[in-house]
Amino acid sequence: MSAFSPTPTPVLPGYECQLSSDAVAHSSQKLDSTLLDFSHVPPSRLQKLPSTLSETLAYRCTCGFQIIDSSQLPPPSFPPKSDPSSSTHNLVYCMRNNFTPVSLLTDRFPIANNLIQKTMESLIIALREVFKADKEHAAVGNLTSCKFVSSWDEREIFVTFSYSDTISNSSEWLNFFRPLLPLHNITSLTARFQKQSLSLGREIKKINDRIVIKGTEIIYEKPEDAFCHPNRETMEKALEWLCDKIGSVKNGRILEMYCGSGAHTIALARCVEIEKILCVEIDQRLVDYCNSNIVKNNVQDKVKCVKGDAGKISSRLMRRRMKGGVENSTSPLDFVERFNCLLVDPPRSGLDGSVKKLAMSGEFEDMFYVSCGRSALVEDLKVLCEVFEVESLCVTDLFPRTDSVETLVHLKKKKKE
Ligand SMILES: C[S@@+](CC[C@H](N)C(=O)[O-])C[C@H]1O[C@@H](n2cnc3c(N)ncnc32)[C@H](O)[C@@H]1O
Repeated sequence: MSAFSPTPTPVLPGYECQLSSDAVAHSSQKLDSTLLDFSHVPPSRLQKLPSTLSETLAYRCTCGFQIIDSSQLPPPSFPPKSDPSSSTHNLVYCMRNNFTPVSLLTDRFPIANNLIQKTMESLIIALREVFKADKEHAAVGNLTSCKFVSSWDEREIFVTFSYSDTISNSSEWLNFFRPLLPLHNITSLTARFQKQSLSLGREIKKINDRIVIKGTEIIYEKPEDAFCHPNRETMEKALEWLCDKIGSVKNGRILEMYCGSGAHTIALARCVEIEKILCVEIDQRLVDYCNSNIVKNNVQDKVKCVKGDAGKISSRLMRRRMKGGVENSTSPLDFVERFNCLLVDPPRSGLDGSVKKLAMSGEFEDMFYVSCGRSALVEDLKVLCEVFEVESLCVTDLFPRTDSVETLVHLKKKKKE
C-alpha cells in the first residue's frame, strides 16, 4: 500500500458521473438521449447497449495525468485536512478540470484498467521516495506529467514521463527506473524532454495485442502513440455487432475507409464470410501496421490496405467508374471489380464530402457507419438518407461516466419505387 493515505473518495476531474453517482442510470440515460436524434427511425430498428456497473470502472486503456507537488495545489483540494499522514510536499496524480489541476485523491485512477492502476500506484510510490530524499533527482526534477498506454488484454504497458527541462544526468534517470521495469512488469518506459528522449524496455513502441471476437482470437500490432480504441469492452461490442450485421451481407465486397491499423478489418476478415476488403488509411504508420496485421492473421488473400486520403480515393474511384474501369489494372482500387458494401469509421468531424458522394453513387447496397461524433453523424445521415434508409442503429457507451457515445449504423440502399 502507498505510504501516502488518500482520502476514501477519489475524484474524476472532468467526468460527468462521479463514483458516488448511479453510473448505470447515467449510461442508460445518455444513450436514450442520443437515440432522440434518430426519432425518425422506427423504434424497432434502434438498439442501445448501456454499460453495466463493472463496465463503468477500470476500462480505459490510455490515461494521462499531471504529477504535481501537492504543496503547489490550490487549497482545499489537497492535502486532505482530515488525513494526518499527508505531508505538505508529496507527489500526486492530477487531471485538469477547466484548466485547473485537480488531485485525483488516489494513486489508482478507478477508470483506468487494472494494469494501469497497478502501475500508477507502484510508480508514484517509487517517485515519492526519491522526491522525499532529493527533489532535484533526475527522475522527479522537472517532472510534469505521465501517460499510460496498455494493450486491451492488459499484458503490455507503456509509460511515458514528460519533463519540462533537459535531463542532464541521464544515467541517474536510467539507473533509477531500470530495476522498476522487471519489478512491475512494465513493457517500456520513456522520458520526454526538450524534443529528446530516454528509453528503457522495448525499443520499438509497438503494442502486441489480442481480442477474442465470437470465439476467434485476433492478434494485433499497433503503435503505442497512435489512435487506438481506448475501451476494450465497447470495442468488442462494436465488433460483434458489425460482424453480425456484415455477416448478413451476401458476397461482401467491402470498401473500408478510415481503417486505422485494421481493428475492424481484421476481425471482419477472420470472423465473417466475406469475399474481399479494400481498406484505406491516411497515416502511413497505421497502413504499415495494418499490413502487418493482415499477414499475422493470414488474411492476405482477402484484404488489401492502401495509404490514401479517403476523399481523394473516393473521387478517383468515381472517375474510374465513369470511364467504365481500367483495363489490365494492377491498382488496388481494382482489387474487386465492384464493391457492394461501404464501411466507414471517420474522425469525430464526420465524412469527407467525396466519401459521401461515393456512398451515394449507387454502388453500395449496404453501408456501415461507426461514429464517435454525434452531431457529425446526424448531419451525414441527413445526406446519406436520400439514398439509404436506416436498417438498424445501435448506441454504445464509449466512455462510461462521460457524455461520449459510439453509434453504429447499418444503412440499406432504398428500393426504387
Ligand atoms: C476514428 S479512427 C478509426 C480507426 C479504426 N477504424 C479503428 O477502430 O482503430 C479514424 C481513422 O481515420 C484516419 N483518417 C483521418 N482522416 C482520414 C482521411 N482523410 N483519409 C483516410 N483516413 C483518415 C485516422 O488516421 C484514423 O486512423
